[in-house]
Amino acid sequence: MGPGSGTFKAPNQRSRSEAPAMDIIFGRNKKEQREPVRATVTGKIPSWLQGILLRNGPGMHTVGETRYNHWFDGLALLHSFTIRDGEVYYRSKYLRSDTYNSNIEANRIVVSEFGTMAYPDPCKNIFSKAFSYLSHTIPDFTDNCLINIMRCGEDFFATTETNYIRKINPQTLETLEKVDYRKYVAVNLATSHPHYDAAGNVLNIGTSIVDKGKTKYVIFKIPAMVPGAGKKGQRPLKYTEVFCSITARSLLSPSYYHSFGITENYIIFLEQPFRMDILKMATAYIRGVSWASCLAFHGEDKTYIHIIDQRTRKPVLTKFYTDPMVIFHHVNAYEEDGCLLFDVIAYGDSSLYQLFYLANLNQNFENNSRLTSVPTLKRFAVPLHVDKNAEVGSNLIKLPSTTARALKEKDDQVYCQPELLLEGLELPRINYAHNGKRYRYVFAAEVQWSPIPTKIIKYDVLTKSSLKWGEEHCWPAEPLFVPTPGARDEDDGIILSAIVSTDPQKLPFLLVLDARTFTELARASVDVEMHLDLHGLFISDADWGTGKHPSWEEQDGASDGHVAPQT
Ligand SMILES: CC1=C(/C=C/C(C)=C/C=C/C(C)=C/C=O)C(C)(C)CCC1
Ligand SMILES: [Fe+2]
Repeated sequence: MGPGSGTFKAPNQRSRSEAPAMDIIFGRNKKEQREPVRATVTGKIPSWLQGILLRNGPGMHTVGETRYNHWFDGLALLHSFTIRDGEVYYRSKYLRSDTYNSNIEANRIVVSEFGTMAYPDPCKNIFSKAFSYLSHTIPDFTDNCLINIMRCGEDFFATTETNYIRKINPQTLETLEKVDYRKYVAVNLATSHPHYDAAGNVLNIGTSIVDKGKTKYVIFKIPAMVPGAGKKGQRPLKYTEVFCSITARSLLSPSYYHSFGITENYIIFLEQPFRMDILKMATAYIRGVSWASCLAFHGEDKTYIHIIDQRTRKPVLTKFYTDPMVIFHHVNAYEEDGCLLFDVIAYGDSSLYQLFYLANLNQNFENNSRLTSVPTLKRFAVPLHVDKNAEVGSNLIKLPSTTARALKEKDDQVYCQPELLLEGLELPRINYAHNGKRYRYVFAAEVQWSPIPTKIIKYDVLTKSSLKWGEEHCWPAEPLFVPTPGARDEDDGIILSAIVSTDPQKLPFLLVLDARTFTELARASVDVEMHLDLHGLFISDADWGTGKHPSWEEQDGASDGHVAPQT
């Protein structure tokens, strides 16, 4: 492999007790737990909580002698906690993506990821490299779907941000077919954070790069139900429709984005000055640099706020903008008295991606991982009807509930100035029944000087107060809210979070909190190597009646008596 290969030699793996905390969390390859193993439950899991918590995240960071550069490159490791009658069963399985299979077969990294450019053929000289380049000008992206899980009708998919998703069996964690979004909608990239409406229809956004001379952001809808559902080959994806598209401001440098916002009648898309350079991407392979190096934050530019009216499927004509910022996660959005309010976790630069380079996470972590801009919960307010006669410089937001402002400028432009709600939080979740509607609570991971969460937090956007859960040497994952059946209050439910421990005396566990009080109801400890995951979902048995859909045929059972009940 040439020097420009972008992969390093893997160091020898140390044992758990000797390894520094950050190496346990980030550096080490995690072992699969293919057979379901019963957890030791302390406390009491509410009897109504029955279903599968299914989550995704990077688990393998080295293959043979080669190692990935960035934590977001790691091979996808799915894990699940099956909760039945107060018991918890854990299992984990690497996603058998084409990427995983090719890497394992070659015993080295052969597929490029976000922060690592890899070469399928060991390039010996400049001629073979140039030849190899010519056949890779339009790169085929990875199907290492490590970020999230998406539900489409009765199907579940592991997702990343490329054009590929992988169908999975949510019960066995088995990897099923590879789906190329491009077969159904012209997108080269798509988010791993789709939205769902009350009927379960999926709404997502992707980028179509230089297609017929245009680069567009494409909002598309995948129906939950399709005609003749259940018949072989009748998949919802076949019925994907383009909902609306927005032409990118720049043909060759579209914005990078990780999620979007939605209200009952509108969609919010932020075209941020964190952009991908398509020409750099087209030459990345021969230059031996990663995709990540083709992304740059342009602090001198604006962030454009696009509002799409779902009824007309057209963008609102007023040009709303705000200061340059980087957003990964939208929290929620809603309409109030002719205004649209949306809450996001905002950064002042793109340093977050920089911090997740494994080299920064391994040694001298405290110094290397200081965030140069703190993730901040910000509320924006956008006026839905701009009075043409309003004075230039006047604030168009008259809501008593927020200090966010929208200042009228000349040429029909409106400058939006957010209200700062809270600093130091990431991986936000809400009670999804309140998605797009007025809401009060944000459940998130608390991050202070470093991007690695040490606590989970419940933040009340109304009273601006918070409740927290944390324990020494415990690293919580994104907190997921599950409502109590028949709940009336927004916080009537529980919080689930998978906790990784770096205390050799403490096993990793699934934490169950009362969402109202943030007190611990139960924990389910498992003697496994658990990875710090990214995102996922809870599949409640109530959604399925029996808790098992007929198409999720069991392929593997446990042999040691610790068997997850087969419903
Ligand atoms: C492979 C690949 C990509 C992957 C991006 C990833 C994997 C991003 C992960 C982001 C996360 C986890 C953010 C958390 O807040 C790009 C840049 C889209 C485009 C080029 C090919
Ligand atoms: Fe995310």
